Amino acid sequence: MEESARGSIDVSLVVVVHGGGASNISADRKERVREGITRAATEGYNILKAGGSAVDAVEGAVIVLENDPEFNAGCGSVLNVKGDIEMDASIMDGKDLSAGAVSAVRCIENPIKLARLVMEKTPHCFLTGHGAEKFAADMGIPEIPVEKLITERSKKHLEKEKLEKGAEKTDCPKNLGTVGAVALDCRGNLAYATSTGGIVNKMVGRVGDSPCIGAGGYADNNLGAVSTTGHGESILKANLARLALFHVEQGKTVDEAAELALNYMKSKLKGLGGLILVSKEGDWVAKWTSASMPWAAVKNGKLQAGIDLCETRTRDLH
Ligand SMILES: NC(=O)C[C@H](N)C(=O)O
Repeated sequence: MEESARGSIDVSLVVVVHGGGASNISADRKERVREGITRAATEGYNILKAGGSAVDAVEGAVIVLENDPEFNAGCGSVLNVKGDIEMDASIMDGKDLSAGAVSAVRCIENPIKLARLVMEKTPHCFLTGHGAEKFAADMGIPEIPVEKLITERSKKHLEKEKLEKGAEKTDCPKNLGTVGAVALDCRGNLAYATSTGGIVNKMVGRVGDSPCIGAGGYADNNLGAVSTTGHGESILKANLARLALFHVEQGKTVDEAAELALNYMKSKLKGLGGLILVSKEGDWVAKWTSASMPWAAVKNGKLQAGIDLCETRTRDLH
């Protein structure tokens, strides 16, 4: 059975964020995770309220999470088999389907900013590795030592993973994951952004779903916007984000669409994960088949946030 949270207030400004599909989050981290996810949703909403676009809002929300070492994106990214960081990110503007993505980038504080620059300043959708980092330098983004992104927790996480599992990966995401955001702005534009360090102990050069348009996310003003998280190989094969929007296109509610897409991935591939979705009408859902998925949503000034279904909290933003 999936877990989910659902919104049903009047249409206008909406931001939903996630902090990754994960196994159970230890009690001592829950408050820090909840605080981070709430801060990101509030940042995205404030951008929308100040007249910013959906793209501005999702980028702003994801930057907050990339800068927060509690999350597996930017600083705090999980380590690959060599103890190094390789990060993936993507962003999409539902107005014209423009999209930008980067993969396997190392010495960059905010991969989502670079993904946005790929979208806006190049004729391409996707840059990888050295080329992406050269483009970052050309755009004036400072290179930072990769050590600045590596935390004690991510080092311990890799050690533990190597002891427990060797190089074999399961199809269940154990990492507190990937971060993502979706938004609807006052002009009816939709956008998504997703950013990640990937999965712990991954092979060097492994690219997951998060930078792949249609898998890690999708946005189309005629349908909705989605950001996904979970087992990347399964999400890629299921094309999870676009699959969820296909169901919206077929007339399903956001809740039904999310459930159908996640169930398909689970039954066909045994892949677990989660997604956030906002429709063009402003209906939203956060749904997951993993044990938990931190999420927060703001719609018309009302903030809701949770980690497990039974733990949803609501308050008004002023
Ligand atoms: N936890 C995650 O969401 C990981 C991400 N989907 C990946 O496989 O790269």
